[in-house]
Amino acid sequence: MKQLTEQLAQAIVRPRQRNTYKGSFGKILIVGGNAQFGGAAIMSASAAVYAGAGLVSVATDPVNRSALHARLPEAMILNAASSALETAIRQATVIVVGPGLGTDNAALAILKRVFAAVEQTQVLIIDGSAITLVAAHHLDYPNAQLIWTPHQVEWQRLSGLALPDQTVTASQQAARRIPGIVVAKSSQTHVFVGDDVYENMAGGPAMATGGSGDTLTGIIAAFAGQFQPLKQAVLAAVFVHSHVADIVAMNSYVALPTMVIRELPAYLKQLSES
Ligand SMILES: NC(=O)C1=CN([C@@H]2O[C@H](COP(=O)(O)OP(=O)(O)OC[C@H]3O[C@@H](n4cnc5c(N)ncnc54)[C@H](O)[C@@H]3O)[C@@H](O)[C@H]2O)[C@@H](O)CC1
Ligand SMILES: Nc1ncnc2c1ncn2[C@@H]1O[C@H](COP(=O)(O)OP(=O)(O)O)[C@@H](O)[C@H]1O
Ligand SMILES: [Mg+2]
Repeated sequence: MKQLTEQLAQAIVRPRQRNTYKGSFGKILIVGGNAQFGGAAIMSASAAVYAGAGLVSVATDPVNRSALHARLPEAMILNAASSALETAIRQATVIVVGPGLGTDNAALAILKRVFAAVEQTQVLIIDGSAITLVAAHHLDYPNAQLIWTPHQVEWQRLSGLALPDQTVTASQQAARRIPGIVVAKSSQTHVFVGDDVYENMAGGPAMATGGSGDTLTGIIAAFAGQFQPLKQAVLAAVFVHSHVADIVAMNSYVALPTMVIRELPAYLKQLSES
């Protein structure tokens, strides 16, 4: 088993080239946020913007429009239930589906449309409600560059492994049956990629607050849009998320997602120049 380290993140988070523009740093689409969980989509989108994504759009319930614009004017917005979803998917390089999506029939219909429209070359991060829906409805895995980010209960639903049985060996075997990269989140997150297992020693209980996982999806999306190869981008994102939470937790009892998000640009600047 290998460890996630700052060196690993440092190797790909480098100073930006001069002859670039917003299109150089990824076009991210976040699909999520129903009427109940709009905050999840806002945190995911905010994390993507603050982690350096070039362009971020959010396909969500229209009820979240004012809140999203007020919190994050950098993001664009569309109605996830409209045909604008397919257009936005076509234009994206990286798609996140699931944060705050919910698990009702409307959410299932949106998820199926994402799975039908996504293309093989695109990165698709499947999180939260989307994982629960895939497991509950036995959906076929889409043909794309997949990244799964289950917490332990979502991993139980997806892998069939009960929490006490989620040993590294058993989880690795289960991850092998699922295409793409699996980020199995917990107080000691493991990333399963091919034959490799990476352990994340950064982070701590200050992160045990709603929205921490939604935030991680935005950082992974931003890194996938900016840095190559994808495997390194995902590993770096997992480390940076927890490490920045550790920095916040030096002076704060809880590492609120919005605090972690705010800290990202300064940390990435420092990392890129070190
Ligand atoms: N502000 C918001 O809008 C928020 C929206 N959220 C969204 O809410 C939806 C449901 O997510 P949940 O994770 O709450 O729902 P789940 O239906 O996956 O709930 C998991 C349940 O298991 C329990 N549990 C026990 N051990 C756990 C572990 N190790 N890790 C995680 N849960 C454990 C939790 O307390 C929770 O009641 C997702 O789409 C998520 O993105 C959450 O991220 C919370 C914040
Ligand atoms: N005690 C802990 N120690 C380290 N990391 C934690 C701890 N509790 C939660 N986390 C991290 O916080 C995130 C929680 O994700 P998740 O449960 O999906 O949150 P949400 O869906 O509310 O956004 C994961 O990245 C997880 O590793
Ligand atoms: Mg979650």
